[in-house]
Amino acid sequence: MAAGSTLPVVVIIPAKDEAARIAETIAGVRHIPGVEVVIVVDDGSTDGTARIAAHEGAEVVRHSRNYGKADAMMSGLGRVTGLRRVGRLDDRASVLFVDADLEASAQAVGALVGPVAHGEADMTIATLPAQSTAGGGHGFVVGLARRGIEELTGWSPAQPLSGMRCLSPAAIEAATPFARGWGVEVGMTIDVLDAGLRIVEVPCDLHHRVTGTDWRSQVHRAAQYRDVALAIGVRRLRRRLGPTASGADG
Ligand SMILES: O=c1ccn([C@@H]2O[C@H](COP(=O)(O)OP(=O)(O)O[C@H]3O[C@H](CO)[C@@H](O)[C@H](O)[C@H]3O)[C@@H](O)[C@H]2O)c(=O)[nH]1
Ligand SMILES: O=C(O)[C@H](O)COP(=O)(O)O
Repeated sequence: MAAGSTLPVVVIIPAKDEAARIAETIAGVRHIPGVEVVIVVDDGSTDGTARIAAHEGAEVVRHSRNYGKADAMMSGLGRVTGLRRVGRLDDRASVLFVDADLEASAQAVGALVGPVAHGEADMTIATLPAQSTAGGGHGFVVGLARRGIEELTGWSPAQPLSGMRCLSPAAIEAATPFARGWGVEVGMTIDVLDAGLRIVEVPCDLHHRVTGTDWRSQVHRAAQYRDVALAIGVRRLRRRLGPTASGADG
């Protein structure tokens, strides 16, 4: 936590087959001041992700099969509610979502906490520097996401898909339930702004596994495109139908 602040932070790490990286990522976030609990949601991994996370002292939530990133994040929030109920977590704790593949650089997400803890923002989003390995994207998903957010809120984020985010309890309430799968970041950005809350992008020196050019990467991008388009489409529809449609899924 930033100097002078005493508010606690709970970290949620959604993880699918991250055995090679999860230990270093957990160690990285433990360096962040204020972090009281680290929750790893093993989203149906077929490797040793859950075992390693437990060994590193994380609270581990396991999905018996793969449900996708957004559901892993929702399961993490379920555990947050449970920890609050048994008095292991302060009601005012901020929630810090961190991808599992950041390894030691995960420590740098600590920069997201200060503005939320000090009430300068309700949600902060990490922006990443250029990565050492070039990605294989053409900006289709990023462009779709940015244009959709701008159309519905007037705000144009630099990195609309970045998943490293710190949310106040008010922002969590505004952002849930999350849009499905890879639409989660775009959905929460629109929903948090719709609630009249403030979002700030914060540069963080993070390094992750970039999506490449092989067929698997292209299938991944197609799924991202589909989920982002759905999150935007549902919110566009809600806008047209008015507040009665606010319970629509997605
Ligand atoms: O079914 C899945 C797939 C992935 N993950 C985890 O989700 C995180 C992000 O997945 P990753 O494979 O690294 O996706 P990227 O395409 O690199 O993700 C970028 O784009 C996503 C949105 O499309 C954001 O959620 C990410 O934060 C952003 O780094 C990682 O911790 C994964 O282990 C799950 O929990 N369940
Ligand atoms: O590689 C990426 O950055 C993501 O998969 C998004 O792909 P894009 O570059 O086609 O938007």
